[in-house]
Amino acid sequence: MADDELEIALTHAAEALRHASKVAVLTGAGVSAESGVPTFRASDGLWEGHRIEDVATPSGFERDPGLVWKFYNARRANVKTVSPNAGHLALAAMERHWGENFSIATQNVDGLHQAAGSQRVFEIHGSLRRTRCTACGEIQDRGVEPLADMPECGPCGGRLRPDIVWFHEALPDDVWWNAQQAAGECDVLLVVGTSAVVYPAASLIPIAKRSKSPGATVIECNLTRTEASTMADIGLYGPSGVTLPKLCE
Ligand SMILES: CC(C)NC(=O)[C@H](Cc1c[nH]c2ccccc12)NC(=O)[C@H](CCCC/N=C(/NCCC(=O)O)S[C@H]1O[C@H](COP(=O)(O)OP(=O)(O)OC[C@H]2O[C@@H](n3cnc4c(N)ncnc43)[C@H](O)[C@@H]2O)[C@@H](O)[C@H]1O)NC(=O)OCc1ccccc1
Ligand SMILES: [Zn+2]
Repeated sequence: MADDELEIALTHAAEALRHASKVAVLTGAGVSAESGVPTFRASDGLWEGHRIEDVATPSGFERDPGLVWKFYNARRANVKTVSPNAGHLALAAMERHWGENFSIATQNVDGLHQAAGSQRVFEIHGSLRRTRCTACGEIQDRGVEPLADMPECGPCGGRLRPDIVWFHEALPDDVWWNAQQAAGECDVLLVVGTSAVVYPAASLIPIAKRSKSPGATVIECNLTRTEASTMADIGLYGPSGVTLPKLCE
């Protein structure tokens, strides 16, 4: 996006935010790209030659739990080496400004929003940091310390899985309910670093547009146009680590 175009779009975005009493955010892998976390698109949907669908589905885990744990242990090892970027920090600063009336629904499982200081974060696809026992259901926060190839549950010895929402699995009810509520009540929805192709996460955008009248102002922050662009009122096209801090100036 040409600089002058971006300046004009930033002015409109700042104006919309100045009049907003409630702000909601939807983030995807792109907000963590500048921290060194690979996006799904960049990997062409592949991980070490495996279709993401194969290593991020219940059937994939049934078929080959070792492979799935190799996939998630590799991502845990990556997240151990990264830190929040200026985009995460800008969103945390915005939360300090709007307080309770600001929240982030993230599709990311890297925990970088919380590491940047954001409090109201709805992890709608779970977290790399937690495990869940397939037998007793025990959920534990394990940080990003390396785990065994096939970790087992301490209390019951059952097989552990990442506490992550895989394809064909429902999102956690309470977290998803909060995310929909925030999108339905916001005056501005920031859509940051997502290709907006995965559902029901992407449905937060039409929810924000249609829940109130007038609907929320949707601001898309991305390197490129996406499936969400037709619903966006303002497009800030550039790295979110550059555009988001400009919204805080
Ligand atoms: C692929 C898609 C078509 N399929 C789905 O959506 C499916 C099926 C489906 C359901 N409803 C539908 C409706 C229509 C079509 C399909 C469906 N959805 C499901 O299966 C969902 C579950 C979906 C969740 C799956 N889990 C993930 N993640 C956790 C795992 C893990 O992470 O390992 S999804 C995963 O992929 C998605 C990747 O998208 P993005 O994050 O946007 O990343 P991507 O790489 O694609 O794009 C990055 C963007 O950033 C931009 N960018 C890059 N760098 C920067 C930069 N520097 N700055 C700014 N932007 C940047 C790029 O330009 C790009 O636009 C994220 O959601 C991510 O979480 N579950 C379910 O429907 O269950 C049913 C059900 C219901 C009730 C009861 C029982 C069952
Ligand atoms: Zn257990």
